[in-house]
Amino acid sequence: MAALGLRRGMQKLLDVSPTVARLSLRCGTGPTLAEVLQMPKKQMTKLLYPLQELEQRLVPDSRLDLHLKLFDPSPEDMESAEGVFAATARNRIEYLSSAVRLDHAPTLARPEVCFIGRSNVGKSSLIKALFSLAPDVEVRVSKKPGHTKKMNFFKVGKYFTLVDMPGYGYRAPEDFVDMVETYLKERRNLKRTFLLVDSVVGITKTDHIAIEMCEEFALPYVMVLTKIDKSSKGHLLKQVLEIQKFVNTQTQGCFPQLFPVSVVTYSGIHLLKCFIANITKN
Ligand SMILES: Nc1nc2c(ncn2[C@@H]2O[C@H](COP(=O)(O)OP(=O)(O)OP(=O)(O)O)[C@@H](O)[C@H]2O)c(=O)[nH]1
Ligand SMILES: [Mg+2]
Repeated sequence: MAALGLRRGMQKLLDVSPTVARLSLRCGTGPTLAEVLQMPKKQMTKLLYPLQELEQRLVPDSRLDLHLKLFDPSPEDMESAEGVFAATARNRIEYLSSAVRLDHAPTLARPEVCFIGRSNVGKSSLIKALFSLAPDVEVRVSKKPGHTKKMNFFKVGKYFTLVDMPGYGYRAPEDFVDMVETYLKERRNLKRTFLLVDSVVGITKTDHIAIEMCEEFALPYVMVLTKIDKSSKGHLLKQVLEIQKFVNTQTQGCFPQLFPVSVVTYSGIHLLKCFIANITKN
C-alpha cells in the first residue's frame, strides 16, 4: 500500500467508536514466579503457559495450527528473566520521560520495545503488570479510553527501554499519526513492537490498519491478546484460533506465536517477561 493510503488509514485510527470497559479492575501485583511454582500443576500451567492450557481443549488436527513451542522457556528460564524486571539498587527501573514527537524522545543506544494497540486495550495495565517488581514505577491506567496521550519511556536497568504508547481509535490524541507513525518508521533502536489485541473483541478494523502499518514498515512485531480473564474458555479458544489463522496466513512480520495475557489473573505475564528479556539480550 502506498504511503498516502496508509496515512489515510492511519487517520481512521483516530475516529472509531469506543469499546467501553465494563469493569474497572484493580491491576494487582500478581504472584511472583516462586509463588506460582508452589501452586498445583494445573494452576501453574494456566498461569505460565496459557496457550498450552487452551491447546488441551482442541482436537488433535487443529492443535497443529497453534504455535506453542517456538518460544517455550522452562520455569527456570522464566526465573532468570524475572531478575531483569525486578528493581534493585543495581537494576534501576524507572520512568525516563514523555514525548509527543520523535525528536523529543530520549536518545538511547539500548534496545527498545514498544506497546501499541487500540485505546483501552490494556497497554498501560500490561506494562504495570510487567513492572510489578518495581513498585516505585508509576504507570497510569484508566477505564476511560484515550488516557495515555504521550509516548512514555521507561528504563529497565541496563537492558532495554520500554515505551507505552497512546492508543489508536476512540479518543486518540490529535497528533497520534505524526507521533506514532514517525516513531515506528524511524526509531532506530526499536527492537520489537508488541501489538495488543483485545481477546474478547478480536482483531478490529483499526487493528487491521495498525497491522498493515507494521507490515508496510517491515517491523518485527508480536501479537499479545489481552484481558483473557474476561471470556469463557470456549469464546477465548474461538478467538485464539481465528487470530492464529490470520497470523499464519496474512502476515509476514508477525511472530507466529501468540501471547495471551491477563493482568487480573496474571496469566501469561511471566512468559511475556521472559520473551522480552530474551529478545533484548545483547
Ligand atoms: N478484566 C481485565 N481488564 C483489564 C485487563 N487489562 C486492562 N484492563 C482494564 O482495561 C481498561 C483500560 O486499561 P489501560 O491499561 O488503561 O488501557 P490502555 O490500552 O493503556 O488505554 P489508553 O491509554 O487509553 O490507550 C482498565 O479499566 C483496565 O483495568 C485485563 O487483563 N483484564
Ligand atoms: Mg494507556
